[in-house]
Amino acid sequence: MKLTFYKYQGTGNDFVMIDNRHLKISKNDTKLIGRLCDRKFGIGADGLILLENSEDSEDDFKMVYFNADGNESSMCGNGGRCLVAFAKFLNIIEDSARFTAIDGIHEAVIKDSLVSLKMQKVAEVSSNEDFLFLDTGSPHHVAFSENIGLKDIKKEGAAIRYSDRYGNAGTNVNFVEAISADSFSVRTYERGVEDETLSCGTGVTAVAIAAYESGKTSSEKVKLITPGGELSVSFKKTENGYEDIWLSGPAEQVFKGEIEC
Ligand SMILES: N[C@@H](CCC[C@H](N)C(=O)O)C(=O)O
Repeated sequence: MKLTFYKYQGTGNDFVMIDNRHLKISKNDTKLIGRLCDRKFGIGADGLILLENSEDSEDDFKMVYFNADGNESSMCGNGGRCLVAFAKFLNIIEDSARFTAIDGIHEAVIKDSLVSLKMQKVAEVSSNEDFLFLDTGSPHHVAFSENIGLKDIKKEGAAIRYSDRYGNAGTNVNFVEAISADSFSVRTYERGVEDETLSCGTGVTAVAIAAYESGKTSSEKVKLITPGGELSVSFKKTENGYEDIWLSGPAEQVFKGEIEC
C-alpha cells in the first residue's frame, strides 16, 4: 500500500503526520510506526501523529500520538501544535480548534504564524532537593543547573529516565539554565525517542511551571530557548495549582511524500 504522509516540525521537534480519518493505519502496528519514524530506514521523526475523527461532536478532530519507538504515548505539546497547523492545511479548521488527545480536550489558536495550545491544568508539583517533577500531559523531571551546553544529555538523561525512582514508565528529563528573570534555556531527553530532541512542548511547559514553583521566576509568562528555537508558556497560579496554561510557538509543514508500506 502507498501511504501519503506530511512532515511537520515545531522548534525542531519533528513529526510524521497522517490524515487517518478513513482509518487506513492501524494503531497497533508498532513495527510500521517505528519504521516510518526511523531516520535511516524510514521517513525519520521524533514521533508520528494520526489525525482522526473524534467521537465528541464538539471536537474538530482527535489526536493520536506515537513516539519514535512506535508506541502510543502520553501528550505531545509540539506535536499538538503541529497537528493544529495540519488541520488548518486540510481545511478542517480556520484559526481556532478544539480537539481531544490522550490527556483530554485541548483548545488552540493560530495567530501571526504562531500556534498556541491550551494545556491541561497542573494540580501537583513535587519539589525535591535538586529537581522538580510534574505531569503536563507527559511526565517531566526538571533539573536546574549551570552550563547545560556542556552536558551529555543522552547519557545523563537516560540515567535518570531508567532510574528506580521512575520505574518501568520512565520519564522525560529536562536540563535547565536561567538566562534572565523570565527566560530559560532548556535541553530535553525524551522518553520513547531515547535521546535528546531539539525541543519538547510538554517539557518547556513543565520547566516554566517548575521555575515559578521554585521561585526562579515570578513571571506568569516565560520564554524558553531550546536548541530548535523559542517557545513561550503562560499560566495562572491559583490556590488549586496552575491553570489557563498556554504553550506557543511556530509549527511548519516541511514536506509531503508517499511511502510504500
Ligand atoms: N515531544 C513531546 C513529548 C512527547 C511525549 C514524550 N516523548 C513521552 O513519551 O512522554 C512534546 O512536545 O511534548
